[in-house]
Amino acid sequence: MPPIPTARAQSVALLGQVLGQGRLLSDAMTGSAWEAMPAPDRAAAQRMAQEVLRNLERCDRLLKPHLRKSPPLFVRNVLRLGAWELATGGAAHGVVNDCVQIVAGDRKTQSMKGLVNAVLRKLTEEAPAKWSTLRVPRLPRWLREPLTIAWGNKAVAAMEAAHLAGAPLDLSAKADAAALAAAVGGSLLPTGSVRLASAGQVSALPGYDTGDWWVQDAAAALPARLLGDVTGLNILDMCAAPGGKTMQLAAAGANVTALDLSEARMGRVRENLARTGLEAATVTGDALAHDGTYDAILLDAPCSATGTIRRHPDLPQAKQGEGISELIGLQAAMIDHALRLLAPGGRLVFCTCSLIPDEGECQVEEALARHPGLEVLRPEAAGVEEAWRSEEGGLRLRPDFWAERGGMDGFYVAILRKPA
Ligand SMILES: C[S@@+](CC[C@H](N)C(=O)[O-])C[C@H]1O[C@@H](n2cnc3c(N)ncnc32)[C@H](O)[C@@H]1O
Repeated sequence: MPPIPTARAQSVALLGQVLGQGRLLSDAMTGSAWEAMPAPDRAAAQRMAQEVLRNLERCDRLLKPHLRKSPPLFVRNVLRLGAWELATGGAAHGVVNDCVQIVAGDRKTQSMKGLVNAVLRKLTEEAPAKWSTLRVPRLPRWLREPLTIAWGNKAVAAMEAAHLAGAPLDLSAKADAAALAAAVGGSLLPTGSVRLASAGQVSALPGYDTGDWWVQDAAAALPARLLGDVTGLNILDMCAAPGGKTMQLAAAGANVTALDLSEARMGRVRENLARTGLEAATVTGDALAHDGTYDAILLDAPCSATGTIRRHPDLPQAKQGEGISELIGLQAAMIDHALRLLAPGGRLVFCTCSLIPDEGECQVEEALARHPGLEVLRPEAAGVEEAWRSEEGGLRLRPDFWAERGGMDGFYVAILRKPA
């Protein structure tokens, strides 16, 4: 039997971990078997798994008429991969053969290779035309319901369209964003980030080796910008890894302390600082146990990350919302501790890459109720649109905003001032 095609087989293994074990792709793409694969195969396996997950509902709709009963998850995932590839221009012969081989390569599923062959051959004919008629995939119920309550049906449908469209590549410049846009052939966004429609290999872009920029979604770049001129200020980046906001603040002239609980992730902050030639003190530890006094604190708190589904279509499929109430409690405790560490009159920028108001708007409302004298400052920065302002004084950013430009990650951000 010819060897199993590595990238396709690996993408099926990744799908199994996400859909069977509830693991995120970032956790599944680890270990010796994964590391041993050639880099192009890893990239192909990741891309295939991501696109199947992004289009899971559409793959299942293509397959449904051809399956009398649901096969085991492994076989279903092979079929989903085949369906996606056939629908989006994959070479039929290669796709069908490889999928059949993957199923034949496992003793438990060998007997189903005929089924896989027959179903995928039927899809070869019909999948490309049918694909474009299928509706935009919906978010799973655990997330769709709370988002519909918060933002309404129309907004959720627009977010789902943004999730399906995926995300462009955004860069933050260390110095001159207009010059960076010209150098990489990107466009300069109104908020100062540089956007590339198609990325290719990120490390091959001009200015990577010289550390002229780092990858950071345009929405994720806004919180640090809201602090305005930070020259000479002592700023704590309270949940810093992998360091996007630390680098922004350091590049803008602040004395930054970058704090994170994870030593492994703190290693990424150090690598990023070394590549960009920027400086910050790095501390590994629990934000809730950290001591000191700061002029300003940026708290990019751990959250459900539901604002990043364009880039991480595995998230709503792997998770069922477990752990979010603990995160909400942690966010509130972090806000309270950050306020203790601020000098009188100091500013706290609180943000989360979440679409859930409990991790954004509600946190600010509750912090105001807990801390008499605490004020919300009006967020001002280039490119901020009036439509983004939320009732309690923060900014609500959503993946369906800037649709004509390619969208943005979902984020919430607010600036709080401690009484003087
Ligand atoms: C949203 S990420 C931060 C992203 C980062 N600010 C950036 O822009 O690159 C949240 C971070 O919080 C860290 N974290 C979680 N619990 C923490 C704690 N108790 N103390 C400090 N950091 C924590 C995680 O390790 C993770 O790196």
